[in-house]
Amino acid sequence: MIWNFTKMHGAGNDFVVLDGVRQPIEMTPERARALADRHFGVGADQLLLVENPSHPEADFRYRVFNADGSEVEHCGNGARCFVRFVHEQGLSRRNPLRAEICTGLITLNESETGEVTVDMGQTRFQPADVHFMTRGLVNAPLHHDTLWTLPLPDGDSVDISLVAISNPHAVQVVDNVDTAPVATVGPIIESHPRFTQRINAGFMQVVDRHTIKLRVYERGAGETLACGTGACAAAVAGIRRGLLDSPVAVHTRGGLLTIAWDGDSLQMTGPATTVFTGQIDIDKLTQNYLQKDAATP
Ligand SMILES: N[C@H](CCC[C@H](N)C(=O)O)C(=O)O
Repeated sequence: MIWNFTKMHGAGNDFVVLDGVRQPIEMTPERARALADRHFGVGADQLLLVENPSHPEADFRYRVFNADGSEVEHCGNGARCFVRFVHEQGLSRRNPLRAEICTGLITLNESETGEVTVDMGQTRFQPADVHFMTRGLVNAPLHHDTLWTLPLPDGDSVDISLVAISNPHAVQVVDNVDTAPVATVGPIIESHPRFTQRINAGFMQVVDRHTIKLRVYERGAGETLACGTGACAAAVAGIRRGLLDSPVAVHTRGGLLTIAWDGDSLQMTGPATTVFTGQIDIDKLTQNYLQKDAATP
């Protein structure tokens, strides 16, 4: 079966975007992994699938799949690309647009400058909201924040803020993002046994009360050049810890995201870029990809 696709990125976090409204798209973990593979497929951090909604007030349903094939709750950079895709493809001219995600509706607005602002929906802070097992843990002594001391396998530990932007985030403050142990501690946190659905691991450097630098080791994708929900989680965690004031400029390796949070409404603003369009025989691609595994000794 031939699928039309569009390659896009939001601040360097890259996506394969599929129109499931005008073409029959049945996504599976194997197909997602094959499309996302940077050698055997198109290559992407995530796949975005646009479908007709089931929610009566939504314009479209918006589904997100990580490069490892897992379907997840939300993708901030992807949401900006989603609204650009819908407008560019002529699926709708409505602006702002309402998208249905697993936890409800989000509103997306594309400005004349091409930047997109997304109302990111609900933000929660309890361990259950990020599927975190707390039995036997000692909460860190920081007030008005769900800051937990997470023991690491090497006997060390790290203080993390837990934030759910529909998807789960564990955010820590570091002195310098460029020397932070993202490649080593990131995967340990991502797949830590106390996070029963894994988690996105954020490393935030506070520059001033309105500016941070951020790197994120993403669940199901590894370190990305930017993470939209991660930028939201870091800004919100910093504001709740009394380190930051809204709005927060979040400098990622792929570009600048701006986060505004008043304790209720959470708004993210940033770029969305279309790189190229293409067609792919999804069955042939997936078969070749799976044979790759068989060929690997
Ligand atoms: N890896 C994330 C999904 C993509 C989020 C990120 N790309 C963003 O822009 O928010 C998760 O498993 O929850």
